[in-house]
Amino acid sequence: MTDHDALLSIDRATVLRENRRLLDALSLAIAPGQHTAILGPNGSGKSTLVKLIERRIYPLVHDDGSAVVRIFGRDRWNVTELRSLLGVVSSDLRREFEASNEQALNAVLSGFFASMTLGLDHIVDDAMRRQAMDALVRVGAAHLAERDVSTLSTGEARRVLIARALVHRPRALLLDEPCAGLDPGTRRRFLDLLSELAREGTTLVLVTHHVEEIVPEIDHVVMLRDGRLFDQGPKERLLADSHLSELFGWPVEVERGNGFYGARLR
Ligand SMILES: Nc1ncnc2c1ncn2[C@@H]1O[C@H](COP(=O)(O)OP(=O)(O)OP(=O)(O)O)[C@@H](O)[C@H]1O
Repeated sequence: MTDHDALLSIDRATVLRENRRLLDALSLAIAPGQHTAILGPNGSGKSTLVKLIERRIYPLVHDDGSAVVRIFGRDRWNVTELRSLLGVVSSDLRREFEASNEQALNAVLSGFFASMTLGLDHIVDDAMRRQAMDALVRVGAAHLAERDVSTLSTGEARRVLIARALVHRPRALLLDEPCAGLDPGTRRRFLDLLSELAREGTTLVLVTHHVEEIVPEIDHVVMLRDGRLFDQGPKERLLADSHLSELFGWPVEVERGNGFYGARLR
């Protein structure tokens, strides 16, 4: 795979804040269709990586002017076009969304305009409305269309937020800790939804610190620690006791069952 074929390729990304390296020469590549989990302990740089991809923050430039972040082979994008290829649900977005007073259907429609609410200058046509309803149906949230987002439970709001990311029918989804705040049953239903999306052809890139959230369809794991690439490869090799213990700095025992993994502290 070359940088030009990759869904996402990052070449030696360094992000500095207050003289600290939040990301330190981080390189990684994910192929289209390669469902991937990005795993790392608290503070390892996962959200920084998502912000870098979303262009909320910028890396140091390379002396030779070469691109640091490429998405589907390109480093320059118009935002609408990019969102039709890569739907992003970041932690910043999750927080903004859960505080919004917008009606759920409008919140999904706002995804067309990269805003959180529908404004007077946002022209919505019938095709967009159909796509937004389709996205709500897709995540099992059609019955919530008329509700205010602020009145939804965390699990319901999370489904509507995924519908918002899906409204452009993206080829890939980048999800940063999508299960945060969900109870075990809601989390499992949500993970089943991610599995279905993966099987239907949406490439999943799931950022998490919980191995329990790595759905069976995800085979590839990227491990981050201290803003650097710790390792990457097939999950059978990476999700092993010694490897995970070293990554998290604590002895853990890995369990497997029904295609899922679990990590128990020793
Ligand atoms: N604006 C900033 N200024 C200084 N340090 C920052 C800034 N943003 C993040 N950091 C630091 O960068 C490191 C990586 O943060 P990041 O949020 O990317 O980690 P994470 O892997 O997503 O962690 P978590 O799992 O806890 O969400 C942390 O030590 C954090 O304190």
